[in-house]
Amino acid sequence: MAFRLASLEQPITTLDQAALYQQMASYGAAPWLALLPQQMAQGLDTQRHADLKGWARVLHKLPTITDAQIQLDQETVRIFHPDIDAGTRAKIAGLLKQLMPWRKGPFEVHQTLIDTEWRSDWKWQRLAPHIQPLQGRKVLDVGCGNGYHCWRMAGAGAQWVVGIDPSPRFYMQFQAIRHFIGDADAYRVHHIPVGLEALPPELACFDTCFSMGVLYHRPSPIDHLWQLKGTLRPGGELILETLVIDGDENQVLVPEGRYAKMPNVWFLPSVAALSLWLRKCGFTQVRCLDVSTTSVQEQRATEWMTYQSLQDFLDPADTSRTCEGLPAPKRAIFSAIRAS
Ligand SMILES: Nc1ncnc2c1ncn2[C@@H]1O[C@H](C[S@+](CC[C@H]([NH3+])C(=O)[O-])CC(=O)[O-])[C@@H](O)[C@H]1O
Repeated sequence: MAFRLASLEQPITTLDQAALYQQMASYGAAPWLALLPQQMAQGLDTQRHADLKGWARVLHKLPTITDAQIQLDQETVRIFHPDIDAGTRAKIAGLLKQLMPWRKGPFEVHQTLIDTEWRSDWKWQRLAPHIQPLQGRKVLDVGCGNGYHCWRMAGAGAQWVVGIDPSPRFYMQFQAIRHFIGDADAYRVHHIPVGLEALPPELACFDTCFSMGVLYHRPSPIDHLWQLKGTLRPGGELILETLVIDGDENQVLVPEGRYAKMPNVWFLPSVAALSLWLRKCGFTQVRCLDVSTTSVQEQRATEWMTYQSLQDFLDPADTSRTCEGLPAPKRAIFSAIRAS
């Protein structure tokens, strides 16, 4: 059964949704299942997202290549078949370019390297050694973008990975990669085009929940922490990554205007402040796993993302400041356990 959206001439995805339905029912997410058809229809509404029809046409043109080798446990998510001819390679590269900008990766699809704006593998490297092993776990990735980290979670042995992100472009990029990955791995990795706020409260069914790069976009960060907690079973692990500032537990930056040219940035706490927020929201064993200043090697414009990037967001005379004169982007990763 594929979702058929009335406004599109063909189903937007070849994904067999029966697997997702069945998994949601048997993995304790039945309350979400009830909302899913409406969420998909809204998230992929061509009236609201005019580009969707064009992206859907791109997806339908992607060639089907069976028996590819899939590599999900290395820095580049790689799909490879030894017998791809030059014409097919060029066709794939041209179609994937039509889904630009590609922000999260890297991916390699039949010898086309999608050199994305972010080296998302660096973030993964920073957290992977410190988290509870994902083997056999049910995982939610909130704000998953195009799903790069979802594939890495599957590569680390997760039983079930659900990524959510309200951006329809990233949903379509996910579907393009999924198309080439094929069914064997893809049946346990899903992308749903919604924000966290749309999930039923207290699902309490995930063993691990990731929220990376989302908290600072939320006008109400404590609500975000409550909502993340509600997705986890008691004892489940939250991995939270966000922008932070230096300072003590009462230090929080609320940029009045833009931050690094982003208009939608709300709260940048210190590590101590965010640790306190997590404890206050009912998490225990709160640990800061890493603090890193983002470099222009990690976030940069490429052939696959040709707009401005970090270098353009910093003060050229003092790269410890953003162009607005605020502290330059520094990101921290936390682990916290849902107490009860
Ligand atoms: N309320 C929301 N609910 C869910 N997703 C949201 C919401 N609001 C925004 N997003 C989504 O959160 C993502 C944030 S990017 C991090 C990607 C990945 N996690 C990464 O860590 O590289 C930020 C960054 O560049 O770091 C975007 O894809 C938004 O559409």
